[in-house]
Amino acid sequence: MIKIQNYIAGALHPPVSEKYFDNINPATGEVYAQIPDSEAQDVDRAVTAAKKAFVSWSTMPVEKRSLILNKIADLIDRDHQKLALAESIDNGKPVKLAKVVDIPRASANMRFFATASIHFASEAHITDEDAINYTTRTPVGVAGCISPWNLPLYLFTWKIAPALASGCTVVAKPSELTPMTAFLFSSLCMEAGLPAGVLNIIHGLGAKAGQAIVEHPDVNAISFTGGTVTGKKIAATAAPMFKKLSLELGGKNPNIIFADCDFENAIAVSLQSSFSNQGEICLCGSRIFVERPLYEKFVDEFVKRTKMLTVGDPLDEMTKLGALVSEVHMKKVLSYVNLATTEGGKILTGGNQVHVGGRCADGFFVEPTVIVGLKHDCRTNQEEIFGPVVTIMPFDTEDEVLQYANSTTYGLSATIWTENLKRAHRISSKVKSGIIWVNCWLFRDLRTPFGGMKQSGVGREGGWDALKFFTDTKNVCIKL
Ligand SMILES: NC(=O)c1ccc[n+]([C@@H]2O[C@H](COP(=O)([O-])OP(=O)(O)OC[C@H]3O[C@@H](n4cnc5c(N)ncnc54)[C@H](O)[C@@H]3O)[C@@H](O)[C@H]2O)c1
Ligand SMILES: O=C/C=C/C=C(\O)C(=O)O
Repeated sequence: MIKIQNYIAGALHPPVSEKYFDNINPATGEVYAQIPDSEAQDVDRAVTAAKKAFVSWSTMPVEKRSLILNKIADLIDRDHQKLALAESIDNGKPVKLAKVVDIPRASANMRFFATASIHFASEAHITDEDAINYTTRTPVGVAGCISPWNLPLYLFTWKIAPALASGCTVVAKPSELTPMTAFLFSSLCMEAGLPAGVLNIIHGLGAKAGQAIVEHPDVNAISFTGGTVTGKKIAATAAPMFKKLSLELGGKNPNIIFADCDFENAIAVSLQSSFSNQGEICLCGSRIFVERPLYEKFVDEFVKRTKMLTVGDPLDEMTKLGALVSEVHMKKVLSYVNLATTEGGKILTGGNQVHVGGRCADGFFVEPTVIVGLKHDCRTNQEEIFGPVVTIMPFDTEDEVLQYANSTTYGLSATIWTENLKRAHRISSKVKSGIIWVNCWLFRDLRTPFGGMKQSGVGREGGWDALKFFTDTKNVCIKL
């Protein structure tokens, strides 16, 4: 059985405690790997290595750093099939999705920031004839990067790429539910010639290994993606230590459909934004609001097409929805379906565990589920479910749907479907979300600021925002 190892100071190491815990394949329920149960001592070793490596990495010419990061991207591309398979087995997602989305995006992240850092320039401000101000940005030092299980290598690289490109050294922790591709990634870093200690990967539990990264006094910035409850805990630890903090948290995103939309496009993409990756994407549009004249037609067609989605073995290329990430998560999702019925919801399709059979007989599969008849303010419509469950509600006016859309504590993303450009602009300006998609969903340009308002997070990732986060700003004013 594979024993995952920590990557510290350029080499693979067992955890100090020599203790491991099980890694389960969610499609089969079988234990298939062992994960280091790392603790503060492992983290301390990683931070020591990162501190030591910082001097030479941060002063290495940016072009040279860029070459190494591009080399890592090349190696991800070379191992594309192997990484996609590993991601699918670890997470339960369809291997096809991992091939088309997760792994290509991981190499794109490395390449994007390898290139962006070359163009990341200082600003200068000429104050009439009296002074010149120039602003420098230097790497913050050791950065802690903590990522979740839903898009494992995609979100892991989305953090470490800008950190490394900025000249920081890194101690990173992938989710303990999906550590495999980060483990494989450590070997690619060694092969690419990433100097020892520049990136260190610690595996283990969030409350132990993750918490130790956040608490370590020599980790100067924390970039975290995960749940809002965990984000609060991390902020409570890091804020009094005055660490830089970037928090990408949960969402309960509205998908607003006006009667004048391009119906075919709205239906097809809404199906994706509801059920891609089993609904386990923070940007999924889990609350669908449809303007009354279109409501019945939309619901009928949406349910018809939902019923056609195949839930099955993630390794089968025809599968549209694979397994949920764990048994605990599957039970949480099903408990929300139960809650929805007690809140007066009517399940139009789905609502149950799927027994796939064969090698997946003990896997954690859930039917794509569509619920109607709920009020916008019930718990089902306020709390993040993070699974293949959507609700559909009618609305009559713009003001009404804005009130519904903005009624949750979250503010990550929103989708708006209309052919009326003025309305798209008007609604976009009033929805309290950090990311708005008009007539599309998850259409990404890596230069754009990415992140949430309200309890969906603090700070923005992507483009210059990420490079600014991992650097300290200094202004120099020269009086002429
Ligand atoms: N906004 C975004 O970009 C975004 C992207 C993906 C996922 N998410 C959110 O992530 C959640 C699902 O992911 P999850 O269940 O892995 O989240 P989680 O908060 O349970 O875990 C995320 C990571 O934090 C670690 N962790 C847990 N407790 C910790 C602690 N006390 N200190 C330090 N690290 C700790 C975990 O080990 C894991 O690596 C959902 O709420 C989803 O919306 C948000
Ligand atoms: O589940 C959350 C998805 C996050 C996606 C991104 O961070 C991105 O596309 O850059």
